[in-house]
Amino acid sequence: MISVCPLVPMVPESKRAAANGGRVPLAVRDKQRTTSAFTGTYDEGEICKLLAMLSSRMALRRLQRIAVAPLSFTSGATTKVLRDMSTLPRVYVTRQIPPEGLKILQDSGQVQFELWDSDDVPVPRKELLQKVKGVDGLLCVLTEKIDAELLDAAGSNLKVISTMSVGFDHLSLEELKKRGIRVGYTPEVLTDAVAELTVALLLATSRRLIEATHEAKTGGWGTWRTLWLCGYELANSTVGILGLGRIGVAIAERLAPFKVNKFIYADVGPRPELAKAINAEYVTLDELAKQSDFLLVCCALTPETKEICNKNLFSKMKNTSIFINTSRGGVVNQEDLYEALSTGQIAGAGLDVTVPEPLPTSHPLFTLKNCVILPHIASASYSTRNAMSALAANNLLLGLRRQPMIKELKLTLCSDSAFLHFDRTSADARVRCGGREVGRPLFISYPPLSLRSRGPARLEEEEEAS
Ligand SMILES: O=C(O)[C@H](O)CO
Repeated sequence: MISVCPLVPMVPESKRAAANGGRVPLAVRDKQRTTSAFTGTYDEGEICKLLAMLSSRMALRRLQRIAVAPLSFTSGATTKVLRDMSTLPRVYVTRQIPPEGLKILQDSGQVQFELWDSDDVPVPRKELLQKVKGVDGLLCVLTEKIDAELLDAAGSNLKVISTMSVGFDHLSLEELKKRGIRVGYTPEVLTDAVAELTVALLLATSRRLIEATHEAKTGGWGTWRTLWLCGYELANSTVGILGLGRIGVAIAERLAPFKVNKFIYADVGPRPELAKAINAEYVTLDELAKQSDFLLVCCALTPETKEICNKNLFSKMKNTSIFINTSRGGVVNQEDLYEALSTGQIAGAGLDVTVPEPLPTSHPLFTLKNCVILPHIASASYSTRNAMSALAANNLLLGLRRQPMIKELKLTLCSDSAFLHFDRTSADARVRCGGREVGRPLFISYPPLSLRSRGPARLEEEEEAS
């Protein structure tokens, strides 16, 4: 339910509003948990922007589950504004993030922050290690490795890390958990953008659009020819998804109108709730390779999924198949992919992600006509990047207030040292540790292959509970 009208009575004390310069305290609450999920003070324009940001299809779905309610500032946000800046928590922002997030930080009156003021070059590691000394919070992007060295350099004040990404393979989760540092990330807001780009990349690869424009521009376009630049079509095809999560579902929803015959998926276990939405069949990884005309990689990069797409997988694929990766480059063994593409083992590949990034222009994959390479732009739409930046900023502020973040990685360290991480939005499975249910595995946009476990922890499939 979207409750907009209560915004007016939500100016509860004119004095407080006046002290806030006409700004209105606003909280979006998770109805079930009755915890604040989104808090801050906003003026009319910002509320409009906030609502606009939230009006994407995915966000609307989320909003159906949350309510807007007055915020009670137990910690006194208005007084924070008046407080001497130097007493505010210190935050380092590792990139010039899109304006919505920066504005949220600036206007919060809750933090003092320093920014690496460039989007073109990442902050040099040496500078980063210097800048994080003594900070309370860190807002980073996926180019920064957050490991023991960095956490040591930051010191014990550091309590919150917020990454402007859904991927978290740049974070040493074990180190973070050990140190009790909370982690925010940005799933969901990028689902539509990533799904759109994946479809675009798939079509560009399968219908050879890059080759075609090159031929047209460089004089290769002779007479109309019967088999020249022919590719493979989606109609009547089987589309396979490796790692079925929100993004996989969103891609399948977009591909279905192209008259795909069948969707199949492989994962650590069946995900009936998600699969139902797209009528997808659960298969083994081998079957996924064998049956897919289009194989889409949507799983997170974890130790378990590292180079899961290798010689073994490619050798089982049809030589008419198209391989698409918009998750992380590390999921693919690039030498094996090169081999599969150059020998005609598979027909083509579309990659939005590589190892390393940027991929050197001299890399052999760039020599192949049947390989389309994009510079990691799946989530790169203005609205999505702004939404990611806003979510990352809000996660950070909420974390620093010791409140639940809007999107937080739940890190759990079992007493028997099994290490697992969770997200409350996961659906079809539970994780048990030493016979005790300790939560659900982390299913984000690139799910549940992201489950990591050691020792006795294990994944148990169960019916969706709620
Ligand atoms: O992890 C992420 O958020 C994406 O890869 C950025 O597009």
